[in-house]
Amino acid sequence: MINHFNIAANMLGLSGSVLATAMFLWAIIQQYFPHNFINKRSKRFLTLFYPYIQITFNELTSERFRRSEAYSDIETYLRKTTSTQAKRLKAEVIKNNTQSLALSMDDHEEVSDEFNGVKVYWASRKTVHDTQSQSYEKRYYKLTFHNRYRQLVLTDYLKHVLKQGKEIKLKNRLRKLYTNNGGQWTHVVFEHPASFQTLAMDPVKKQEIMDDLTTFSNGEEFYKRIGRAWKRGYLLYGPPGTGKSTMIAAMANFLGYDIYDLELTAVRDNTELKRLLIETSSKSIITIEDIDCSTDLTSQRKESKVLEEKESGSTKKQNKENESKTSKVTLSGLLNSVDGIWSACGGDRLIVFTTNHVEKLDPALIRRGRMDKHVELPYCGFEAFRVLARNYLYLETHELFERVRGLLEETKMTPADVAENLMPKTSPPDQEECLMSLIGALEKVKEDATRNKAVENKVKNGPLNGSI
Ligand SMILES: Nc1ncnc2c1ncn2[C@@H]1O[C@H](COP(=O)(O)OP(=O)(O)OP(=O)(O)O)[C@@H](O)[C@H]1O
Ligand SMILES: [Mg+2]
Repeated sequence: MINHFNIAANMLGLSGSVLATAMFLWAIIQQYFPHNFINKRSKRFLTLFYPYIQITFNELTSERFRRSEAYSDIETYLRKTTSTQAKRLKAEVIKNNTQSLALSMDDHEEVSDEFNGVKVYWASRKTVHDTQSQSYEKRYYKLTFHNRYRQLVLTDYLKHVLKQGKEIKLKNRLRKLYTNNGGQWTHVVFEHPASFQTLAMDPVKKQEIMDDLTTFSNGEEFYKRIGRAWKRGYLLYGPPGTGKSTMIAAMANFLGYDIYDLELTAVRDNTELKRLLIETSSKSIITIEDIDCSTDLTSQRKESKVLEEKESGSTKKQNKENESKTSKVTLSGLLNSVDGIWSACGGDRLIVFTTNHVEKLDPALIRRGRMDKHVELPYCGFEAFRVLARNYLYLETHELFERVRGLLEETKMTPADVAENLMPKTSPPDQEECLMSLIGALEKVKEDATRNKAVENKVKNGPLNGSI
């Protein structure tokens, strides 16, 4: 419990009893001297004997029904201190992605905090108010600090508390995955387990992306200073099954952002697109997947369609292209809308496009400034394989690794296929069996590729040979 009387006595270098005597004398002076004389000096006297300032933060706003945001920011900020200092705590389960327990100060508890070497005190208080019709409780936090630090506390410290509280709340909140449906956003809870740690790709490239994301998310001041909107565009490209969608989920988990998965084929026209984008909230990733088949955005659209049929036979992507015929979104509409969120919305937003055919996208769509960072997700290389081996088989190294390395260099297999072949069939995993299964699959891919090449050459040379 903070004893202000003792604090004041200590500050003045007096014992409690000396201070008590002084206060008694002051009470006598108050009795016998004229009122205005006392008023003038009482302030000085009080500051001398009790040099503390107090600020109250009520739980409810003046409308009495709404919870004050500052109160809840302070509550969140104080959780860490509370859990180590307070003797009586209140616990509640917060439904965030980890379902953790949130601890806060119980009524009439007190804790201290330190900022730039200055000590301040926080107390949680409750009063009960009775009116004719009802009785209600009023809760508030009381901040106490020395008058000497008034400037520091009122500006820097309080700013720090509210900012930190907000940031912690954002990190812990239940995150959402939004999809557009009939011109509206609908959401479900976003619970994808992907992380950068489990993402199979070259570690140097991975670290570079993580650093870029961290710089971006901490860059509010920087973006303000250089006069740019706090936004960043990512283009992820590579063959199907190389981890583009997985990387978006990992980015959202890494930054603690929501995801807006924008299905362009379900957007009626450019106006609807613009509205949907403007409705997105800050701290979010807006994704447009398979941008090359989403809508009529490429001049070589027809060629792309034929190629798609030939290469992957992916019916999902085919359907997407067919559906896009009903959408009237145009390339210029998309460019305008992307530029619109760049300028019309405050707060940080990432926009991520994914494609299997980067060469077919209009350069205007992916130019730097719209898509600032282009990331290629290639077929599985040895470093990506090592991440998968670690995740799936708890293996750092193995004598079969060299064989795998050689085969990966000669073949094209996606991380999705490598992962599938490494999937343990027993528990605990038989590491050698899994590696042999992968080697078998890689050898088969290599054989198929050689055979296909031979057939291709035959077809290419066939008519010529025949004519000779
Ligand atoms: N780089 C990777 N690291 C870890 N897992 C991966 C990786 N790439 C693919 N996978 C696994 O393969 C599955 C498919 O990956 P994902 O959906 O991310 O591919 P994609 O590149 O988005 O494919 P598409 O172009 O068809 O959309 C995922 O469930 C994931 O588990
Ligand atoms: Mg994908």
